[in-house]
Amino acid sequence: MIKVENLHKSFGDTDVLKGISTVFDKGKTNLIIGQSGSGKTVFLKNLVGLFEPEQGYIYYEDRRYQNLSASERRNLRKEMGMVFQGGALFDSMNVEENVKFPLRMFTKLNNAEMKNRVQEVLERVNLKDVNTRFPAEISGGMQKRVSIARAIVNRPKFLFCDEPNSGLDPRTATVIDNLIQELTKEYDITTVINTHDMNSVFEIGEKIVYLQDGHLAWEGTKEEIHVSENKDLTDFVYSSNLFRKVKVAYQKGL
Ligand SMILES: Nc1ncnc2c1ncn2[C@@H]1O[C@H](COP(=O)(O)OP(=O)(O)OP(=O)(O)O)[C@@H](O)[C@H]1O
Repeated sequence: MIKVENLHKSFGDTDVLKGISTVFDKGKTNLIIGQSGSGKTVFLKNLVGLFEPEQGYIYYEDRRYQNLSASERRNLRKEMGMVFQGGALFDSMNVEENVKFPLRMFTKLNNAEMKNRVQEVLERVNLKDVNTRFPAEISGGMQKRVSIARAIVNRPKFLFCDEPNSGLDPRTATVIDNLIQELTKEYDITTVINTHDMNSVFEIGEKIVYLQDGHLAWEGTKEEIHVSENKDLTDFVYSSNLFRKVKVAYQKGL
């Protein structure tokens, strides 16, 4: 569980996050949505500890980040996995080396143990026989799977994904969404995903946080969006014809 209390973040005179409070539950896929510039990336960067807020608190289970010492923050960092936009794999390392990287950084496992762990997660994300291939030699969807394998190899308690679907065709995007949701349940992870993809919202949005100009303007489940009367949210979510039809179908009980 991650609890956020009255989070403020500014850059110079510009207030970007203006007092966000919410809770992201364990074992759930929590999505952050909102227009470009609403503060999603800045919010996610606060959650992973890349930015320090001016005001407010973030709790990871019972630990208040702002109270932690440098070594406690390092330990917390070991409990986090990240899937970056575009995958962010190391081009000069093959698939196995990419996935092994966090184990080398954060654990004292021996080589055989690391190899076993890497094999286990590669199989879990359905990647077979690609261990010695380099990122440039595999498809975008496979790169995303490698990135997910790397994010979970350390058995994280918290998983953060920045636009995990960007650049993927709709079918592959759905497979990746479902994979992230399955892993979230299987390992009981608190997962927070930053997304522009309305398919993801209706596919895996167990909790959706809608940001508007640095405020949390709405939160709820994918089902609750269909009956929400928040006009900004519904204008945003139903900006495409397809999703307007989805809403009508939902309201008719189809
Ligand atoms: N390091 C920074 N220094 C100054 N301003 C920043 C910095 N990072 C973000 N901002 C500003 O914060 C605001 C919110 O940016 P953010 O990247 O969080 O938006 P976003 O909702 O993720 O947008 P997008 O959907 O386009 O990625 C923007 O006005 C941006 O210019």
